[in-house]
Amino acid sequence: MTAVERTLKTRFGFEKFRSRQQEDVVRAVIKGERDVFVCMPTGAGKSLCYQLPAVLATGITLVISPLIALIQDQVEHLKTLNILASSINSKLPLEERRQILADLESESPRLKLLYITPEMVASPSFQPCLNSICSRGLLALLAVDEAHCVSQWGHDFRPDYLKLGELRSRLPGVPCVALTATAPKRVQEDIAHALRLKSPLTFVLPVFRKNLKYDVIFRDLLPDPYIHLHAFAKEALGGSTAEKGCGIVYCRTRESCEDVAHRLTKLGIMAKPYHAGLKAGDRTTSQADWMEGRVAVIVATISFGMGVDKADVRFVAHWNLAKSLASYYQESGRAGRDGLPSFCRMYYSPKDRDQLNFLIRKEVARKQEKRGSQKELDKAPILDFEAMVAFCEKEGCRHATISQFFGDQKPNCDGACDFCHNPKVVRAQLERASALSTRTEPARRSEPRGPFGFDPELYAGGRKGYGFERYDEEWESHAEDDSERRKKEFGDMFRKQMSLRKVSVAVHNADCQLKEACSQRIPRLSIVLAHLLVFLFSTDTLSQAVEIEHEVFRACKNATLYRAAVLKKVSDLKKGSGHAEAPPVDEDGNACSSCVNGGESKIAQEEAATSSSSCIPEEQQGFTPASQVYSLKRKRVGAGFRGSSNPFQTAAELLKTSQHEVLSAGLTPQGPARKEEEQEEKPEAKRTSLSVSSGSKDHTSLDSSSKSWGKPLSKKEQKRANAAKDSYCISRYFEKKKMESTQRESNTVPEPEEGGPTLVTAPEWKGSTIASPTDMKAKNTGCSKDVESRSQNPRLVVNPPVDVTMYQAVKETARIEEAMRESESATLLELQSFFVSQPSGRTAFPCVSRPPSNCKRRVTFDPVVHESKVDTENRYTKQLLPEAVTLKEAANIVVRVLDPFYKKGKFATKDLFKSFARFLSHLLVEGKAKDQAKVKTEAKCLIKSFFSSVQRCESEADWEGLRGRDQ
Ligand SMILES: Nc1ncnc2c1ncn2[C@@H]1O[C@H](COP(=O)(O)OP(=O)(O)OP(=O)(O)O)[C@@H](O)[C@H]1O
Ligand SMILES: [Zn+2]
Repeated sequence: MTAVERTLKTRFGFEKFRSRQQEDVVRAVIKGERDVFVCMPTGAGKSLCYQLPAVLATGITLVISPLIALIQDQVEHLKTLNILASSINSKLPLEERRQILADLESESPRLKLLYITPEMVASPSFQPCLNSICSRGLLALLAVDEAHCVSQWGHDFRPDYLKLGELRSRLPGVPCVALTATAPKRVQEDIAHALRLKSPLTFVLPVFRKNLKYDVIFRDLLPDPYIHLHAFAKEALGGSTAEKGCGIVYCRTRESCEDVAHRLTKLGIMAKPYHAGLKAGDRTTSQADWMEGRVAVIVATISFGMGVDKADVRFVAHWNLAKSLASYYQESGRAGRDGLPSFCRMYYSPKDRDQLNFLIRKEVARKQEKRGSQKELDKAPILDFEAMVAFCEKEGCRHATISQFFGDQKPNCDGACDFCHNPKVVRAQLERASALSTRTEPARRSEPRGPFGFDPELYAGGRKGYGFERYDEEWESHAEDDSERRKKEFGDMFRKQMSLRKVSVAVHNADCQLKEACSQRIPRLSIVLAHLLVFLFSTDTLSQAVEIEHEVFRACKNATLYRAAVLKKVSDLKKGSGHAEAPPVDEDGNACSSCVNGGESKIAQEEAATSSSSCIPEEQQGFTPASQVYSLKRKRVGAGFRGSSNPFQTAAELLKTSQHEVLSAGLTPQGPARKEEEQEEKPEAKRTSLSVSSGSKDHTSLDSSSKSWGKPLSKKEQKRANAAKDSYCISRYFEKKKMESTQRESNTVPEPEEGGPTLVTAPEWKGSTIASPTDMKAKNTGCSKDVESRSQNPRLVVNPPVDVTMYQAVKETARIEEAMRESESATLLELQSFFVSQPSGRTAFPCVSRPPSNCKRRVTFDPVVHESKVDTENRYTKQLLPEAVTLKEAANIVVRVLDPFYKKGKFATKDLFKSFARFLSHLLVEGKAKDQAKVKTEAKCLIKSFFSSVQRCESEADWEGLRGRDQ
């Protein structure tokens, strides 16, 4: 018995080599005369090809592997075999790291295999260790696992793999073995080139695995897909009587993992979910239960399976489409590693296809943007995905499709796929699916050839490309945590935009009559309400109005309270007097500048944000108006974008939608002409309009009109409509007050004719709501005179009666404030778009409506309002007072925010993580009382800034710098 055979048996426990090729590779590597390239199918036993030589070699074998999870599994496995293997990675506890480095520094290290990621190889911290090993001639072999990651044509391209070329040039005498399961010619060439393999010995085995039975089921054709899956799993596992082996179901999202696992269990097959959203403990339990046979089926995202080496996986079902054929080959290849018959099923749905198609193209575009537009577009992921689609939608042998994709000869399937088993069944299914897609997607019919839009021409070049990262945790995070990234992007962008809009003293207009107009204590947006308040008073009482406003301003600590108090103030005025006053308007119906002027400086800040007002300091120009800011809220792919490739909606577009909804209710922004048009076009709209003018409630009319357009609104649309409606209602509340006052004061006001044509004032959505500072100034003089003259000539503008209570208005304010606190929520932008900007990008607050230019009003002042006191203790503000967080609550928040960092290995030990969390919690509750939202924001901010300077937290000293920080 040779040393190789002995080692195979005694150290690895195998009686013989799995195949002739495996033995050949092992011997070639041991010889070490030439570099070796290995391309063998999944489960062929590639690991042994470098592990066995490593055990026999004098010195250390450095193994490059793409993922820490994969490395950990390998190291664990080798440890159980009593083979000294370790890894240096960011997740390694500090003590263990020290021990490994000490061993490597010793004269004759005991370590046989050292696993590292390509990133670690290139990291400066690893260089001294690497240099030390190399200079002492201790490096026996370099093994590059998953070598296709080096190729841009590989489906798992990892740029850091390219750094291995440089590593190789530093190791001239050290042989290299590169291994992969998926490398057609082009990828093979890339590997040889990038890893500087010198005339390597090449071992390439066909990808065909005859024990795997492939089939594709169109999910949408099934009456109950879960029952179908259950029946499949049951059969694959050997039926109810003799259950054997286990299975994997791959899903694309965490939710579907949970859902499918639950359904299967309910139907009688124990199944557990496994995904990144589970607590580490739950995930480990799921995996252990499955590995040890306590649970038959694991329902997982693609992160599961890396390094999972279970021989008796009897089936792998894909509940959702894989992102590439190469990925699919590898994922499905986890079945039947023991060589026994096993099943690989794809539950295909064109919906999945469209979603994935969208995501992949977005990802390609993102990467392309990073790389620079001059570089050739990386089509590989798209082509690889299209190959996956072709696999599902094309008639033909599934094994042949896979083999051809990898550049192999057509294999002898011999009935190991649904098509070869019974082509008629496959054809019939395609026809039914085609008919279904024709019925449900008429818009698609014209473009695609073949069923479901599959164009066979597209896949001619499919063999070149491989798509996306298979193992990459990044992919997992793209697929599952994309929303997180988007949230972050949105948060950054939002903060940037908001800070650009912050007003410096330079913006302050000397004409502003509001006291402390430049104060930043209450965010700029709130000032709109001050404007409203002032707006309600006539010029005669401006000074009192300013006083009242200032009192409110001083009494309120934050925007929420301020808004509520202002609204309450108006409410009190209403109660006290029964009337509020309409603002004076000039000849053109513009609000009198004297009145508006009170808010001018603060309002100018609004203007600065949304118009090219001359008083905007240069450094404040160049921000994006909210109307043009893209809503980064992730849209449901394919939903609402028919015929449009742009997945984003600007706030302006968003507003347009809402506007449309308002329009659909007959509340025409453009006034009567437009309204009549609408009425002619839509009888329903006419009804609605009449009902509005005859006094029906706004809510009802809006809702009913939405429905009357035939298409029921989606939840989201409904939400937007409500937001628009609410804003609109507040506006109309004030309009109503003004009108009532006008009616009361002047008996010349005619009643609107019942059911007859009614002149309706509606918020001016597109026009300027607030005059530019220059305009205002120009109109400032002679305002009272205008008022006087207008009162002689009151041309009535009738507002439809509105039933909106102040309480609703305050509630709405609170709701908006709540949304604002959740600044990461994209909903905020939508709300923001209502409150900051209009489609035209002009300053606006939809509540502040301005009558059309042809209207004139009589303005009066009710003295009762003087007697109203500012009541900061009112019931609304009381309700809105934030409660200070307790230490325990703060700790909960901190742990939630910090946990992802811990999971990413940003703490050397769990204890460090805990004490940092403790430290932060104390820090955050110190000083003045804060509510939960504030604590969360501060926690995020602190943690972010901490990790921007600390790569990995190694000791308590790392956060010493945070101690004196002012919170
Ligand atoms: N000579 C052998 N005899 C029996 N079993 C073997 C032999 N060599 C390897 N195996 C087993 O085959 C299984 C697959 O091996 P390995 O994980 O190395 O496959 P692989 O080719 O790396 O697959 P993948 O590409 O999917 O990672 C393992 O369970 C391993 O223990
Ligand atoms: Zn076949």
